[in-house]
Amino acid sequence: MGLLQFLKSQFLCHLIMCYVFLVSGLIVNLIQICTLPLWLVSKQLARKINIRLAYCIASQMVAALEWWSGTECTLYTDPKSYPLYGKENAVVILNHSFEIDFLCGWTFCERFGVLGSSKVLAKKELAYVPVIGWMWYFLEIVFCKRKWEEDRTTVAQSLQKLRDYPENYWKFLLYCEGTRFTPKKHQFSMQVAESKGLPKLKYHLLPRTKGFYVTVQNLRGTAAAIYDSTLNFRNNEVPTLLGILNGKKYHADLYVRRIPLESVPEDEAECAAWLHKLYQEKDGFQEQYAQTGRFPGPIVSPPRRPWSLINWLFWSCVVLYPLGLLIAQLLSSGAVLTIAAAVVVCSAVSMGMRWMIGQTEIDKSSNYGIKATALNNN
Ligand SMILES: CC/C=C\C/C=C\C/C=C\C/C=C\C/C=C\C/C=C\CCC(=O)SCCNC(=O)CCNC(=O)[C@H](O)C(C)(C)COP(=O)(O)OP(=O)(O)OC[C@H]1O[C@@H](n2cnc3c(N)ncnc32)[C@H](O)[C@@H]1OP(=O)(O)O
Ligand SMILES: CCCCCCCC/C=C\CCCCCCCC(=O)OC[C@@H](O)COP(=O)(O)O
Repeated sequence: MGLLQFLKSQFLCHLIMCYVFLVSGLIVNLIQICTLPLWLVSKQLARKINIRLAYCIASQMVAALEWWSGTECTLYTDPKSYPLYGKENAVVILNHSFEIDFLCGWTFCERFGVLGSSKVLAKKELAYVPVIGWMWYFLEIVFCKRKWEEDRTTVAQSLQKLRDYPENYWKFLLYCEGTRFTPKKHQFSMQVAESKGLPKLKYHLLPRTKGFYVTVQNLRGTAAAIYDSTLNFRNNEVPTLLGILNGKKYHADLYVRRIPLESVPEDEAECAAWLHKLYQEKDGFQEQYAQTGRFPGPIVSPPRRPWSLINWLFWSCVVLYPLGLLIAQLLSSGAVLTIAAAVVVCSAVSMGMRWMIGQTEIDKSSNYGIKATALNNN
């Protein structure tokens, strides 16, 4: 192990990174609150400012992936579609099997210059996660309770609000599986597939079709295409956020197919059947990946950009300098009680950060999709 790799695995380094992320994130959250009056005066300006502010937070995690862990992200796609990425609005469909799949999605958004404005249909619980969840509130992220009776109106309303979004280069991410893949959830969802007479999937959960239908209906005329994206990692790697913090390098492969939105049927039942067929195709791509170690089509990879690293260094300087002064002052004062209080605060912060990282861990995943009611729905 080299010196750099040794440093990357040290808890103190992780603590410093988490401190920079948390404190800069809270500063950004505070500035976002200050933009509230601006929404009344100029909604579009407030949105543009919030896109830049969101970039300050999200790109730190992207920098950790790209520059700290050195993870490589390879894109398999049609070279004719490639020039359109980042230049049009799109609904992205992604498999939900990895703890850092959202981060790989962000990395591609960063490389196509749409990180700050990217959107997702997220479970409501994430809205309460400090920094990221609070930032999403100002980005008009669409939240769902995964209770259709409530979501059918709220999700449609939130999507309608996005129709006049000023930066027309955003991507709307939809994890149609609705929850992360686990063997148990897979078993349940394949029972549902069987009861509906649908072919079984090997690598995906059965997609939920209602959110997709509502999204497509509400974004017709605004989003130009569906980006059907299938993600996997080389050598059966199981990537984690803690692995990234430890400087572990992964290799992500993403296969993206651009499908014009007009080709998605308008009728709800036909739209649902279209999505089920799409997931059967996605399953085929994963099978090919398992057999050959690659997705179909040529590789057209966008390079990483320096901005995420520059942003990270900027915020590190802003928040580490006062911390350095504070520590020096504390130590020179020799006040045992104050030092003890500082240690308690540090421990609380590191426990809080561990809880936030826990949100990404699959073994802490929700019970959605394995409840007894799942089958009773049919
Ligand atoms: C070039 C570059 C390209 C790409 C770059 C890639 C990506 C980057 C893009 C953007 C990045 C942006 C941001 C990313 C950042 C962070 C993201 C982080 C995380 C957030 C993710 C989440 O929170 S995922 C969870 C929330 N999302 C969803 O759930 C979406 C999918 N769900 C739905 O659509 C649902 O329909 C719903 C939520 C709208 C409503 O759910 P509900 O459960 O109430 O109703 P359903 O209709 O779905 O359920 C009943 C029907 O389902 C059947 N059923 C029952 N049990 C099961 C089961 N176990 N499995 C499957 N199906 C089941 C049941 O029979 C009912 O069937 P019907 O026939 O009646 O429909
Ligand atoms: C710069 C270094 C920064 C290091 C510290 C980073 C700390 C970041 C902490 C938290 C980030 C929270 C991001 C939350 C995104 C989680 C996305 C996710 O995967 O949600 C799961 C959801 O889809 C389905 O949930 P279930 O499977 O049903 O349960």
